[in-house]
Amino acid sequence: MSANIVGWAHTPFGKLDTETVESLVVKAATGALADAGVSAGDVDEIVLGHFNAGFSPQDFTAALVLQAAPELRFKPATRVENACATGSAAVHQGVRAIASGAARIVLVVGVEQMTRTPGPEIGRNLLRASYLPEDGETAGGFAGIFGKIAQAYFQKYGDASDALAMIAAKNHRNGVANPYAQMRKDVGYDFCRSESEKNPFVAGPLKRTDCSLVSDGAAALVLADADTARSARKAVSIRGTGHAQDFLPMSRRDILAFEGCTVAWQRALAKAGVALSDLSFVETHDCFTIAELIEYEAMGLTPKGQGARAIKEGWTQKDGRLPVNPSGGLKAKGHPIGATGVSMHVMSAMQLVGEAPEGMQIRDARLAGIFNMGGAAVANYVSILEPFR
Ligand SMILES: CC(=O)SCCNC(=O)CCNC(=O)[C@H](O)C(C)(C)COP(=O)(O)OP(=O)(O)OC[C@H]1O[C@@H](n2cnc3c(N)ncnc32)[C@H](O)[C@@H]1OP(=O)(O)O
Repeated sequence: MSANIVGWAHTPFGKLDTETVESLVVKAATGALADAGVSAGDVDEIVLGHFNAGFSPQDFTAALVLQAAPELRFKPATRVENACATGSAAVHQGVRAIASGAARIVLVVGVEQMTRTPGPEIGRNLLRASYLPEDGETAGGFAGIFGKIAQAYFQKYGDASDALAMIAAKNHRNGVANPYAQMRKDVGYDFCRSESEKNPFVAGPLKRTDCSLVSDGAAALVLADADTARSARKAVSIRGTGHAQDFLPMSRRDILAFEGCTVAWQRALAKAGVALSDLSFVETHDCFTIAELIEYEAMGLTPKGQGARAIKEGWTQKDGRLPVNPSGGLKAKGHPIGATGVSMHVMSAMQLVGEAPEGMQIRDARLAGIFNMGGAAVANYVSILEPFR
């Protein structure tokens, strides 16, 4: 039984001072149900993606979704967490509930509120998604971890600073057309390539423009079985999914290979019965520009060590042969941890029904690939989406 996205909602991402986790969850849930034309009473199950890890004093947040409508009372509701892939973990749990026949309609919400947390604490909270005996003292939070990965990559394959700056510039440029994005400024390649007061080094060779943003925001979607999707105003099928969880300690694996990412892509593409070259675009986890570069290799776009070709030869630009992160990605759209994976599914679904904002829409988008990652390639989730037929 296939699962289909029949409605969605997305708050703006950014520093949302007047919002709370609760208000964000309620806005996204209410919006997605209205968009789907589904009444709250018809929801069979609720899944909330929320990382938290100290960003908000409120844990045990699944029940907050019930604040969206009195009819949601007594519905099964569960919070899931898988680091920065929390949002996709929530989506995939909903997909399984429908595939098993246990649910006909599932409401999936992802949320995070990060910007109320003071600077150094942000890094400490995020590092809870690493292997603490190994990484507990890493300076710069997760940027420190990816700074080391970038350093090791440069040592093995040569300095890729040009390619990283091109990735940053691409994603910032793409974000300009996305009204949900936190940063909508085309900062340009030269700004991303050079160290400056406004673009200092953060960790190893990574500068500020190589990092994703610290964000608040929520996204939600309604999943439904094929019968429900058939009569929906719009519907996008989740044609294949892949989830591969790797060892947490980086010392137990080749950290330049993102092998879990490769396995997740292989599983999802095989389930969908399609090849990478069939995809119209990809939304991938650019938590740091070095991650997007290695993901080009891990997904099979280029051989290992040659990811730079994909950006330098224009393949992943919006008008290239495989546009990557037309939404602006985590880099420009923002990265409110628990919401990110849900947001990636919402952005892709919009593209596939032709509802993406002007300037962001990929022409004739037929098949979308999504890669959402938790930790340094530990939790790896891929989804393949297509318009419902
Ligand atoms: C697997 C995973 O997903 S791990 C990823 C988890 N997420 C992270 O680790 C978040 C990484 N990012 C960060 O920690 C922060 O954005 C940092 C450290 C890079 C920058 O933070 P700060 O140095 O505190 O910047 P601050 O918030 O003071 O902003 C200063 C300026 O830089 C801009 N800015 C802040 N962050 C970024 C960024 N990542 N990219 C581009 N510009 C940025 C701000 O808009 C601001 O601009 P302005 O002066 O024109 O107003």
